[in-house]
Amino acid sequence: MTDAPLFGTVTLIGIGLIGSSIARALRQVPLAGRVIAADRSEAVIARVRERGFADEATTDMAAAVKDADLVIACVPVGAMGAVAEIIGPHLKPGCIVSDVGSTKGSIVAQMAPHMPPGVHLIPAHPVAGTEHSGPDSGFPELFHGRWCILTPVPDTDPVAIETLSAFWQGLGSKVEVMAPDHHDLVLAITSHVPHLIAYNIVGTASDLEKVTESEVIKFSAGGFRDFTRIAASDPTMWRDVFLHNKEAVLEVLGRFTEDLIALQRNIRWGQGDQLFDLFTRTRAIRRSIIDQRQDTADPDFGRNRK
Ligand SMILES: NC(=O)c1ccc[n+]([C@@H]2O[C@H](COP(=O)([O-])OP(=O)(O)OC[C@H]3O[C@@H](n4cnc5c(N)ncnc54)[C@H](O)[C@@H]3O)[C@@H](O)[C@H]2O)c1
Ligand SMILES: O=C(O)C(=O)C[C@]1(C(=O)O)C=C[C@@H](O)C=C1
Repeated sequence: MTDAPLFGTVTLIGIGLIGSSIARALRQVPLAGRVIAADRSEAVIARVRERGFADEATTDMAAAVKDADLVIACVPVGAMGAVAEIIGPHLKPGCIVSDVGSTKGSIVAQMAPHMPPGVHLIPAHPVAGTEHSGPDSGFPELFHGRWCILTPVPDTDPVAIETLSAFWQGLGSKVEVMAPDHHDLVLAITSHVPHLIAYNIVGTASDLEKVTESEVIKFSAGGFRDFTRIAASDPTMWRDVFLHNKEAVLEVLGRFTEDLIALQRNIRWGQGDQLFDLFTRTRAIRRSIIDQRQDTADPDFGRNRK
């Protein structure tokens, strides 16, 4: 006799990088009895059918959620409210509704008003991704060894939180629970502002290109290439992230700008000791991250992230 899967029906809404990675993973681990894929794009749904990622695929989001025990919205952050409004009236009592958005405070604000009584809304963020998007870019190991942060609001049923944690652990993630605002501040420094810096430096280089007769891109070295990978990330997704995590991003950018000006002064006045001290500190941070990931035997270290 085999154990029953954790959920009967799982509905994924938005089958791009993250949605298709979850769908692919659900083909390998017995967490869902049935997987339904929904997306507003006919082309995406046609692709899901072709590749066989799900048991059913549809553009009808209301129909897709009516039997669901778990619904995960995998759409851009700015589309979460519209999705919640469509699916809200069709959710069955006891259903867990979650998401994978890169911001969390805004998800609660957008989705909670549309949740009927008896439905458990538990926002989540798998901290795993690439610069690619769309249903062909996903892969089932994306979440292996990566954190998934759950940000339940106060009074959420602890059993529902446990069940969603078990789901993400089943996909290979490590799970942590934190408040939505805290998540947004932490991710502003570790993910959102770094992306903004990458977009900015690549934009500056492309403007400079006009005065250097194409030499900037031609002679671009490793460091700049790493920035171009990040700056190739999806424009819709990242526009939404910055519009929906405005406060925390502006807070971190303020600190970043002050520190950058201090570095500018160090260079102007030849303060090599200050530069050397900072670079020594940052090298130690990089080494401790690598040591930590080797300690936890992260199987994907160095594969998805350079
Ligand atoms: N890309 C990453 O590295 C990454 C990592 C972690 C979390 N996230 C978050 O995951 C979410 C999805 O990102 P992705 O990279 O998978 O995006 P993606 O662009 O690859 O896929 C998004 C899918 O959502 C669909 N969609 C858009 N608006 C919709 C709507 N209103 N209704 C139904 N479907 C809609 C699109 O057709 C598309 O298929 C975002 O909220 C993002 O912040 C992304
Ligand atoms: O590896 C990358 O390309 C990513 O940018 C992934 C990354 C990140 O910043 O770590 C980007 C946004 C997500 O919300 C989570 C993960």
